[in-house]
Amino acid sequence: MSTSPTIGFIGAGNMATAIIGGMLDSGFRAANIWVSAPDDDHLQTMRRKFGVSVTTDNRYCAEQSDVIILAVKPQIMAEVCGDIAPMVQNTRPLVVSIAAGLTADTLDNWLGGGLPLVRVMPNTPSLVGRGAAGLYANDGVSDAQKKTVESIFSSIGLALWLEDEEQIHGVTALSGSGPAYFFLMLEALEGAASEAGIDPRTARQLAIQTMAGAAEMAARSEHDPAQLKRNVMSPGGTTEQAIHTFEEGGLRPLVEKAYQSAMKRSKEMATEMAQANQ
Ligand SMILES: NC(=O)C1=CN([C@@H]2O[C@H](COP(=O)(O)OP(=O)(O)OC[C@H]3O[C@@H](n4cnc5c(N)ncnc54)[C@H](OP(=O)(O)O)[C@@H]3O)[C@@H](O)[C@H]2O)C=CC1
Ligand SMILES: O=C(O)[C@@H]1CCC=N1
Repeated sequence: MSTSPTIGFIGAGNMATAIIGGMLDSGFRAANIWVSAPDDDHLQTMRRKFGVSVTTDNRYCAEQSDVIILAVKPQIMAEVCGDIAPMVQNTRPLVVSIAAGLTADTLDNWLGGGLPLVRVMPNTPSLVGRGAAGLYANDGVSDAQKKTVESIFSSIGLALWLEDEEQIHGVTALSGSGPAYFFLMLEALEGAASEAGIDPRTARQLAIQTMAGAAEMAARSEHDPAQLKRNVMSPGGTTEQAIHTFEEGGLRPLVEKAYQSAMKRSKEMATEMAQANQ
């Protein structure tokens, strides 16, 4: 593989856009990026926005690429892999899948077998360089290839290797789906503040800044989140009342339940996909 590998994205949706946007901001060259998807209008918008090369032909995209990033929905992955399998068996690129719930073995099988394959579970804040990704490599991936994948995903945020592929389910439920949990919290806080008479734009700005500030503080502090929380809770004050309301309302078990349900769905998807496309 050359020092600047050509990276081909198959799929041009939310996640591909987030990763490409983040990569370009961090210095990757648009000239080294190909994107394929069925809708040419959408691709042309991406070409204009990012300067990347585009095609509606997945095989052509695969043929150009040293690294192929599979960024389509899990439900159509078998069809996409079947289509590019003859090509990749010939060119033998490094394959990276960001799909939820599709094991490395299943993907490798659909691609004809014996390929170096990395599974990554990224998230949409990659778009602003603040992504969080868990990475797992199968046995066919060389150290140099691992470095290549790491360089892509660490350019758009935190990229941590996992020893065991099973852990991807837990990472999916944590950081893969996680941005949506925090967006839900933002929606709820903004709604509550607006109801109380604060201008909705002001409420949104204050809620976002508070979430970003709390996250930054937690990242920099030597204290754990429980201590940071206590530091805000003046005895007999307002925060104590709100935290008490959250605890009494069962927020912790609810978070646990939501986390478990996302993880369960990830495992179900792995089984369903493997069985449906044998
Ligand atoms: N969204 C997220 O937060 C995360 C998603 N993921 C994973 O990323 C993957 C993509 O998700 P996301 O970006 O949200 O999905 P999107 O629906 O936004 O994007 C899917 C893309 O695939 C394209 N596509 C559809 N059919 C084909 C085909 N036959 N060949 C090539 N491209 C095709 C679509 O094109 P068109 O629009 O023209 O139909 C679209 O550009 C999924 O596997 C998901 O599990 C992982 C982590 C986080
Ligand atoms: O909801 C999903 O299935 C994907 C995977 C993680 C985030 N979005």
